[in-house]
Amino acid sequence: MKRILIVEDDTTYSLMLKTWLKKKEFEVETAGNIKDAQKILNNYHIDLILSDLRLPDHDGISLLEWMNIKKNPIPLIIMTGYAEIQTAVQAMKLGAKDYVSKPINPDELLKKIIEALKIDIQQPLKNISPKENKTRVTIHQEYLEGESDAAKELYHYVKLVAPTPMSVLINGASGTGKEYVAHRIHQLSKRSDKPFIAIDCGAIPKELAASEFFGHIKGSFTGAINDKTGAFLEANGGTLFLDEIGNLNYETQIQLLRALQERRIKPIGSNQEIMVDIRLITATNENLENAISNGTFREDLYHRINEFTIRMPQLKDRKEDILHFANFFLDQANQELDKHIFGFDNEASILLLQYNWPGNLRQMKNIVRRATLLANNDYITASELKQELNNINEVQTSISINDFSLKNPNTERERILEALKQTGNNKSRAAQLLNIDRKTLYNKLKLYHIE
Ligand SMILES: Nc1ncnc2c1ncn2[C@@H]1O[C@H](COP(=O)(O)OP(=O)(O)OP(=O)(O)O)[C@@H](O)[C@H]1O
Repeated sequence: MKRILIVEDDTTYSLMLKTWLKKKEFEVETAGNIKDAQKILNNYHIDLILSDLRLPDHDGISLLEWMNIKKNPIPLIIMTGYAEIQTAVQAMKLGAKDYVSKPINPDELLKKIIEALKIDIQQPLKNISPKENKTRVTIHQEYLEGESDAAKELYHYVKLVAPTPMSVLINGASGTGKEYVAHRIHQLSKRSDKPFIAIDCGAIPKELAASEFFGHIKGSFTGAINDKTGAFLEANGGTLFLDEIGNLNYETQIQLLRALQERRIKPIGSNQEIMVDIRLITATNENLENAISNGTFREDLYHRINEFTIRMPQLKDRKEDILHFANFFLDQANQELDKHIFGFDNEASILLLQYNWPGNLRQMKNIVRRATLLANNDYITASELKQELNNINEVQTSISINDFSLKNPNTERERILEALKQTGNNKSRAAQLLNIDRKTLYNKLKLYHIE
């Protein structure tokens, strides 16, 4: 069992955190000041420290310095008020593993704890040097689900259908993550240890489609200079993902339907039929029912591929996920570009939340990547984003960015409602946007009778 030391002078808060961590099966020690923390560190084996920044005798940074001198580099996560983030950044330069801003979001904290402990197991932090430890935790997490209602519904369906043999049709606008979801279904299926083969039907020339799917024998047509294994055989035992299925020509649709019904294929130029066992997932951003009415898509194939439909939400309809995805893509860009940007400042966060993302996740990933490259300081600011969001008119500026904080009592209620709307009712983030702490926000919600 891992043992965590909480260094926090607010005893109620410390107790609350302790109870919560114990429920998560950690052993917990607590100290109300740096002196007591040092005593505990001298007497116990501690795996991780969660420390407040401001403490009665010294600050969390002095604990880091003390540990560095003692060459006892235990991972330390700073807990800090939003206004103190710059100091938290300084703490990270001195070797803090990460920081969380108060009010603490339990899911975020747990994730950071797990990451900090995992990193420590893999590579003990010996000879810690401030420079090496400058970035925040950058474990490469490939996949983010999100927390919005739309995301919850999406992954509810994904988890429901994944273990079944059903064919799934994923329907959604460009860049919403259809291929990612297809891959996720494969990962969660009984075929996860078998291949996942993705084919973009929109990119295959009409005359080569059959060969792409079923393969060919050398010399079977001009240009067939070698034997080719088709996608069906490559995916045998696993999952075949056909993207942009609506782009297949009619003839290939017939061949595809036959292969799916008979579960066998014949490579071009071969007489031999081969049994195949694939799970089919398809995706489209078209309305295939319209294509059926227009006579460009076969209805029988449609029913065969559409045993279960998943509809991808647009990014603008996943407000609570926007900042999560932005930070996720920032982590990826930091790794790729060897930058050390910590996050988005307040104005930039508001811009991200207000933009309507016509190109969905793909667009956000590209924009965050470029903004990461442009950023000169610790945070991406609105100015870097504005350079990238060239169709900035799409930002619905119902409230101008500078007006967000609660300066004017006459408009406070309106601002709070807007902040809650922008953050999908996430109170911690709304409080951050309004530049107040969560407790103050709760008081104001009561005051203005906001449910
Ligand atoms: N859940 C996710 N977690 C992390 N990154 C994601 C996720 N979903 C999508 N992405 C990122 O967004 C980009 C677009 O995703 P994807 O290619 O799956 O979209 P798509 O809907 O298939 O797009 P298109 O219709 O244009 O083919 C990917 O490059 C991927 O990096």
